[in-house]
Amino acid sequence: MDATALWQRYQKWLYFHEGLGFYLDVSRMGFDDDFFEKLQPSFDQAFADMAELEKGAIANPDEERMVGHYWLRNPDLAPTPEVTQEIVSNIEKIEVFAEKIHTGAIHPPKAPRFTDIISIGIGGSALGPQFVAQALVTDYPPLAIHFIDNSDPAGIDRVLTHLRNRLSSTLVLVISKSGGTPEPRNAMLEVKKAYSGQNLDFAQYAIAITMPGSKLSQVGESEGWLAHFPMYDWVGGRTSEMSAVGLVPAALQGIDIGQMLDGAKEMDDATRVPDVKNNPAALLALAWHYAGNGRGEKDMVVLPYKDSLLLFSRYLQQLVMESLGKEKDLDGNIVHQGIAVYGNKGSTDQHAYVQQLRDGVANFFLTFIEVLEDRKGSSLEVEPGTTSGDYLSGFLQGTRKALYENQRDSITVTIPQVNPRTVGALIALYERAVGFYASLVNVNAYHQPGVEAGKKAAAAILELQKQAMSVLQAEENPLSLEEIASKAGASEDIESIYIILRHLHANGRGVVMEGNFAQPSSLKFSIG
Ligand SMILES: O=P(O)(O)OC[C@H]1O[C@H](O)[C@H](O)[C@@H](O)[C@@H]1O
Repeated sequence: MDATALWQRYQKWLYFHEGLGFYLDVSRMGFDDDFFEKLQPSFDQAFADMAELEKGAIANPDEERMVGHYWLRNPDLAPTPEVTQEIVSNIEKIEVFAEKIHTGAIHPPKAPRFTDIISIGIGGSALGPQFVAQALVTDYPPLAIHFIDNSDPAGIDRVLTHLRNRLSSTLVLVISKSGGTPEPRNAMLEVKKAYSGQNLDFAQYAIAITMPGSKLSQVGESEGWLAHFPMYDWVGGRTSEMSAVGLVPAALQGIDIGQMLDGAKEMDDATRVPDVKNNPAALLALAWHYAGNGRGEKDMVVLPYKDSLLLFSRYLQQLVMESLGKEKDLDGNIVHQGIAVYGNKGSTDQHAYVQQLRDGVANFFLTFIEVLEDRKGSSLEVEPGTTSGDYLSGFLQGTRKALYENQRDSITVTIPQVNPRTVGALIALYERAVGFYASLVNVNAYHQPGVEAGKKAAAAILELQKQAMSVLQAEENPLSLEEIASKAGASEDIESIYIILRHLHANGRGVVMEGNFAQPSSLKFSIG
């Protein structure tokens, strides 16, 4: 396409939202009008599905759940007045609580103010809060946040060591929708021990964010924790940033949650328009469908040219891949759907893997995220008439152009600045785009059956560890792996038993391992 035709195409497809100052450019995705026409009936269905979902239909059929994240920023949409009221009063409760923490009206037993937050949670109970903290926290927030999002003892130690002199003024958020996920449970117990180690009463620092009645909620209630904020059954973990999961940590850090909700609501309004060309989420879904033939054949590389948006691709990884990565479609056919997402930031990544994107295997499409405002205040001219921000902007355009010349497609999302409204809008945009795309390819975007398999297998391994240890404890003499497996009645699990015992040995857990380490079958194990 020559320059004039490309400029025409750019203008034909450019979407602009005045209220948000938001632009979307899909002109560098190679679809034509025929493709657009062909998908129109599927989009009509997607718009209809979305309207039903917003009205409270059971949009997650396997789990028999409503899907209500859109109500969080527009409570009047909720299907009953009770739900509307619950959403409104919980937002108020969060704002009042954050205010009391900031003023010191609620303070730790031995200090006038809380200074820090440890936020414990994983998946949807961590990625949104991490992204939002990185994007929006100011230089001197009222409370500094630290995340524990794993069951990694060394990772937990790192956070606790860093905070050892401020633990007495550190709030602990324990976030888990289900309240039964092992990683946050383990981290909570480890953190609790650190508090006891300093003679601090953990309950006076701990806040539970979970579904009422969950295991976590029961622990919090019985121990009399400082506060509880409910998570709703009808909000999925990966779309929970605008529920207490995201709003509590954001409000505590002094981030304007009202603005975040407003930005999301405004984007929701824009993405409710049943007209693909005038609906930015539908345009994204169209572009994704084109890029990967509706089969996820191309990966989505997300490159925000702004450091504060670094974690957006990681946030989107869960939103997109857990929602779309499905074995079966809604009719039960095996489809193995999904779209892989990765990326960090530009221009940094231009000095890492963009070489492959330009010249190597063409198995991706790019999403550039451009932020118009370089910084607050004026900029140094690093060369006459040129600032660092001009360079960043030039790098984005240059990469977009160089990729296009090599038939690598890209989308460009442009926002005026990174602020609570635009971040709320970005989250809402992608939530809706994922919902539309799921309708186009006929998958349930709101369940995650595959995750269960790994969880069950892990539970079985921990059970096997107990069996193997009781076999060893009952024996005087060293045993081979074969003997341990057979005595445990688990001969088929010999490899797992080996890995379990090697791990226990490496951690000084009382397991002696002797023999040729390069030949597991030669090893003898005993309790030392
Ligand atoms: O918030 P939780 O219930 O602890 O769940 C945390 C995460 O766990 C699971 O693995 C799910 O697949 C995720 O969707 C969820 O966000």
